Amino acid sequence: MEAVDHCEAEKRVKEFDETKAGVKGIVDSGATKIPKMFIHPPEDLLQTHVDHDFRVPVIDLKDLDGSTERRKEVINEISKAAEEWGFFQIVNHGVPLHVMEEMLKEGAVNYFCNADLRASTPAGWRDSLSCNCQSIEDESNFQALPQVCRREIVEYSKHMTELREKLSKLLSEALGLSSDYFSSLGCFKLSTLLCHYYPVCPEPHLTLGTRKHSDISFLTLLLQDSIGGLQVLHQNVWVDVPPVQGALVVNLGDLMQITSNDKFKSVVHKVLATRLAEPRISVACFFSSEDKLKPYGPIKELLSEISPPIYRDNISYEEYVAYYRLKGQDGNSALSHFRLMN
Ligand SMILES: O=C(O)CCC(=O)C(=O)O
Ligand SMILES: [Fe+2]
Repeated sequence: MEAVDHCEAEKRVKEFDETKAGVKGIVDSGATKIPKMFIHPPEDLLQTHVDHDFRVPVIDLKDLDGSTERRKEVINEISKAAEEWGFFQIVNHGVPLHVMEEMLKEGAVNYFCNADLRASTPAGWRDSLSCNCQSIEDESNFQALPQVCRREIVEYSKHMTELREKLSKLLSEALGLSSDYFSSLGCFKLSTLLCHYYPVCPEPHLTLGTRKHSDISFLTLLLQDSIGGLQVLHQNVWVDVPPVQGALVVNLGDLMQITSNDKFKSVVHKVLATRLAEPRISVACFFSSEDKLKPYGPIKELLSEISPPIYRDNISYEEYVAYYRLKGQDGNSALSHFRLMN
């Protein structure tokens, strides 16, 4: 029976995918009920633990290099936020507001796939588009981008590369390492853009925009519009990550938690299905190692007798991704699989 159901589900997913109209297409057709493949189990939909007192830290990078004291102050704030939250917002980061706004505006046009379309798991109420930033630096690949948003994507990804350099230094220093540490490890070398479009949902209580997960990356920079819906799990309660104009959300991924030997946290987050009258748009930029086979583990300089390694030292991006996918996005972290048995 289950096999028959699975076959049926797979067929539906395939049919939906082949329409190429995405979730937006379902909404545009005037549907008032959402298809079964988008319905999430009740335990993932309960919103009993939302806390409105916690505030995701917002860190101002203004005058970062104005003086040594100022830089220290910012690094302390980053270090605290990375340890306690794994999630924070940054303002005055140097990416011009118009570049961010154009990226969000142009984005609406061309979303076509849904990264979690699979028969076995409910899909998110969203369409997504992904591209590898390195490849678009090359003019010939650049042609592969949808023309309507080509200019915006290229412009935005240039700024992401600049900001990556800044954050790479700050995060190294926040761990007490030399500022070029992460850069020399090549941790942020590869950047992938994932643009999400969350259409308004007729039954938002039955689905999620993005189900709970932690990112695999070393670092994720997220641009969100003013709609809201992103939540992060902090001290076991869901906390809103409110839209702040001009801000970017910084979110540390599983590989950062491994290399920092659990000092910095990769936290679980999710996006509620859009309830308001307007669709939500966000753009995530994931930074990870270009060399998918390079072994990573806890940074030696952070280890001592009282702080022994928590993970093995030969985890490649490829291996991590393979396990993450195999495990499925059940909301539990893939990290525990890579912990050393002490
Ligand atoms: O859309 C968002 O705000 C978050 C998306 C996200 O978590 C992801 O792409 O990993
Ligand atoms: Fe994420």
